[in-house]
Amino acid sequence: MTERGMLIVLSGPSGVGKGTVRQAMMNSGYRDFKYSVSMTTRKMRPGEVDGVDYYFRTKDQFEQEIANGGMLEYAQYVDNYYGTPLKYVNQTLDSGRDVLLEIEVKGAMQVRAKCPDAVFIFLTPPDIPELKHRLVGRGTDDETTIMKRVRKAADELKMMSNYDYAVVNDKVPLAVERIEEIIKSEHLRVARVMDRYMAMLADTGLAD
Ligand SMILES: Nc1ncnc2c1ncn2[C@@H]1O[C@H](COP(=O)(O)OP(=O)(O)OP(=O)(O)O)[C@@H](O)[C@H]1O
Ligand SMILES: Nc1nc2c(ncn2[C@@H]2O[C@H](COP(=O)(O)O)[C@@H](O)[C@H]2O)c(=O)[nH]1
Repeated sequence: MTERGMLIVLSGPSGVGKGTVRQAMMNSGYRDFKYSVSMTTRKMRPGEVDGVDYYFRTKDQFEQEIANGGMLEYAQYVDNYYGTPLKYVNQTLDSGRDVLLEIEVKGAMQVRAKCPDAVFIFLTPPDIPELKHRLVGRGTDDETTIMKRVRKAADELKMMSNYDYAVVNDKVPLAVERIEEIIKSEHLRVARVMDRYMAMLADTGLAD
């Protein structure tokens, strides 16, 4: 039987660098996970590709997906819906591969309730001015949207204690190293629990 993959939730305020760190992990040779492409109702930014960056959908289509039970989690974030399609996550975990979600905090807490075995990592900026600097530097949002995102970040940072790990994204390669260590050590922990469980079954004569 294939061992189920691990669900990894990477969360943190908009602009902290989740996408940048995930891309660096994929480029660093640590490709041992599949990225779950989210669904959103927000407008496509220049350079974004439907099905790669997001599944871009209308509000009606998104709400239909919710009604069909097709979302693992979803949230409204600064005037738009964002959510994780359930089918891809389940199929990929069942195939034995780890899956990484890159989502905001309300959605992460829904995953926490549904999938307590997932690993929850909060990526935090060195400070709020640096977060704003990154959002401005990214050049994807107007001033009003940036301010909405920064204000939201102040609340999101308070949720950090609900996560298993907090990682500061000061320098991308350091953040990548820290996250890879977390994932590796979580795999070792699960393997140790499984070993103990199998030994216990063997003792009772129930293992085949
Ligand atoms: N450690 C870092 N130091 C300096 N700049 C960074 C760092 N990490 C990311 N950035 C920059 O910050 C900006 C925001 O990064 P990114 O888009 O990856 O954030 P995000 O958390 O994925 O945002 P969102 O949640 O809105 O998708 C980008 O311009 C990126 O190049
Ligand atoms: N709850 C979810 N949040 C998500 C998902 N995909 C992305 N996000 C978060 O939304 C904000 C804004 O993203 P942006 O692309 O407009 O900058 C950011 O915090 C993302 O992490 C999702 O599937 N579910």
